[in-house]
Amino acid sequence: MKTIDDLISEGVAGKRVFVRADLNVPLEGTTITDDGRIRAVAPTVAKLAEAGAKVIVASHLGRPKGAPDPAFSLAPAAGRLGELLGREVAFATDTVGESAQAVAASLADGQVAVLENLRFNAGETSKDDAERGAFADQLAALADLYVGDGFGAVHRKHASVYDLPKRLPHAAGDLIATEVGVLKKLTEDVKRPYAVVLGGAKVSDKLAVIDQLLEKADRILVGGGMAYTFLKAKGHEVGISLLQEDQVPVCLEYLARAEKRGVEFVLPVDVLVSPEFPDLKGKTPAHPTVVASDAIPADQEGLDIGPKTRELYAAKLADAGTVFWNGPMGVFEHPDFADGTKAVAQGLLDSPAFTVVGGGDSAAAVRLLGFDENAFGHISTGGGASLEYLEGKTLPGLAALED
Ligand SMILES: Nc1ncnc2c1ncn2[C@@H]1O[C@H](COP(=O)(O)OP(=O)(O)O)[C@@H](O)[C@H]1O
Ligand SMILES: O=C(OP(=O)(O)O)[C@H](O)COP(=O)(O)O
Repeated sequence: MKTIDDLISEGVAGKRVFVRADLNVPLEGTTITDDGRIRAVAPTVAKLAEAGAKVIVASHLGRPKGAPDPAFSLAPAAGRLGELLGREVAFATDTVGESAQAVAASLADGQVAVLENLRFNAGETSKDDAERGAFADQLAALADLYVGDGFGAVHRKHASVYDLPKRLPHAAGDLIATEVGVLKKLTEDVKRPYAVVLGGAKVSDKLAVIDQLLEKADRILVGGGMAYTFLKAKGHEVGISLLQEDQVPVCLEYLARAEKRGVEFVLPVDVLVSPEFPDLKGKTPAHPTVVASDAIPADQEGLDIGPKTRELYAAKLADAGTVFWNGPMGVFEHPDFADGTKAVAQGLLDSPAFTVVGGGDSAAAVRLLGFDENAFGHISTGGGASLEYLEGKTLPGLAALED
């Protein structure tokens, strides 16, 4: 893979460089609650700007439905990037329209602009090659060179990640280079027992990853929204908890395969439940109840792992050689459901294992819950991306940079 240093030595001054970043940060309204992903890519942007490039930064945020939606605007992220760089950052109020074209045309050497959310355009995530390609053509018209540095999105076959680098001379940014360097080590030289902790809310994406992890890990601990499809597969009632009903047979097959292969597959023994999803804005107390994981009432939602599970998971991490963790154990954004995530973070710190935490929300959780991010082996900006990398899959966004 070509690096940005290669690109800079070939000359970027006066050139418009499109940087595909992952600025998908957690927001409360327009307030960024954790700016880790912006901090992670800022050095790449600064390096290019200092070399005289006209830098056009683009990203997705959340999962809008292919049309503009102010709740998913990148304007707050653009503002924060400007603060971190200590320079003015222009903002285009669209992605490939009049505003983007005007901003791209008016940039002076060394200036930086951020485009509006790529996913406001249906072409970005389309499964249709022609529709994605047409959007990539419009993006390509804005720039001369492409730098891929949105590690959190390299597992997506999206226009800005996969199709655009095929249309412009390209290189990998410093964040992608660092992330791949650490994760590569984890695939080549893994100290055992190798424990993987999975949680979070992107259940269908992450269930698929278990297929390969069953061949690689010694222990798989499941919490967060993921756990309930497994509990259902074991024949338990899960009330109104997050459930991927169509994946129940897949979970059953995973449980059977884990047993056959001698992989320890650990599920919550107790959970915190509440009759409704908590108020994440006002943080009104939710007064959760602890119930055994085989006794979730029909009208309740599982929102965190319970105290016995916290102890169990900490014990399973205590003698691990390597731990990869993606996905919070509960709705950590509310203090009543943060203890499971805290216990796993503490379990990682207390373990002698090499620890990697991956994922936008997992990394944010570690910082927001007051842990020192430097105490972990590596905090990755990508959850799904690192999981798929560890699976040994070809990631579209990396393959496109290698071409
Ligand atoms: N039991 C649960 N029910 C619903 N949502 C959950 C549950 N446990 C965790 N979550 C939510 O999962 C989200 C993070 O999931 P995900 O995006 O998959 O993680 P990451 O960004 O680290 O890859 C958090 O916002 C958290 O509130
Ligand atoms: O947050 C992200 O992934 P992650 O939750 O797996 O870390 C990335 O920004 C990718 O977002 P997506 O899962 O909506 O494609």
